[in-house]
Amino acid sequence: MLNEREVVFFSLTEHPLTSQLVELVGGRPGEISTRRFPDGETYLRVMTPVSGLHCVIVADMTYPDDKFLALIYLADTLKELGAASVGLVVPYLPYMRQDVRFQDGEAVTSRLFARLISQHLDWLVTVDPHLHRYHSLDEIYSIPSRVVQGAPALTEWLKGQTNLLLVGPDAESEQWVSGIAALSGHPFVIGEKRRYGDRQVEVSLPDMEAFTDRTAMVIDDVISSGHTILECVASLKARGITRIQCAAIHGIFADQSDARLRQAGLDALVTCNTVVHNSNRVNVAPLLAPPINELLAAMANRQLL
Ligand SMILES: O=P(O)(O)OC[C@H]1O[C@H](OP(=O)(O)OP(=O)(O)O)[C@H](O)[C@@H]1O
Repeated sequence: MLNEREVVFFSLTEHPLTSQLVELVGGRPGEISTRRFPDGETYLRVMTPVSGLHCVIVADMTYPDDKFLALIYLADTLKELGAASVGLVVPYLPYMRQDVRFQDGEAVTSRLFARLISQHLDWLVTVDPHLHRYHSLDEIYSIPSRVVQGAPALTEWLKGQTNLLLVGPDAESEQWVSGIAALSGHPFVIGEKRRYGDRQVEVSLPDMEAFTDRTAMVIDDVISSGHTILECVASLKARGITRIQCAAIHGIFADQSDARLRQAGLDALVTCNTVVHNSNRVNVAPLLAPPINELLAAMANRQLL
């Protein structure tokens, strides 16, 4: 571990993970001052001396287009002010879903976003990025990256529950659902999802007559518009399952979808604290600290070379 005085943590926007990481990794909080000029441009000032120090930016990058320039300004300013390295802890990594040119002429934004981040930061740590057609972040990020898995922590939370049926909405969710099933001993089913648009999906679930006395726990990596989970809830109800809960790694809840999920009859909604929300029950800070330490040590070694 680096000497405490050598690491400074900055929050791009307030995130409770920052103070926890300061404690767990060792270091001190840095201060920035930022605001918008009347014409919408960003003002940013680094208030903490950083010359020769290793900097870590903790950034909630949901709605990334609102924050991206400020992130780049902060990273570049820290380097101009003499920071030895600038890393990024991005608990929810955005722009991972457009991983292919589905139609001619589309921007493959996952790759473009990764290229831009890699040009301005030295390393990256995140939680369960939406790896569908990519197998690893190394395929698109040219900086060292580490991925933390939220599923084992979700499993800990689920362990106290009995008589559950785990439900994955689509083939991609099987990686999380089967892992949680193996650790918790609950049975699971996987559905088939067809996506017709940003807010249009269809989920068909297999027959589950044998499980109607159980509480269904729908598990997914991310809830955005909420339509995937809403479809699951409708499908489960149609199969006679009355107690339905949901656990996800990242809860973005665009379009106030959390309220619609509750109205639809979800009994409980649980997320990791990657995106701040009142459903946060699983703390990922202890999972993030070891890879951050590892990358900070690598940066310190690089300095010595
Ligand atoms: O809340 P929603 O707006 O429904 O979005 C969330 C869903 O979308 C993602 O998969 P996606 O359908 O993008 O499939 P992919 O695995 O093909 O990328 C994700 O895995 C969720 O299942």
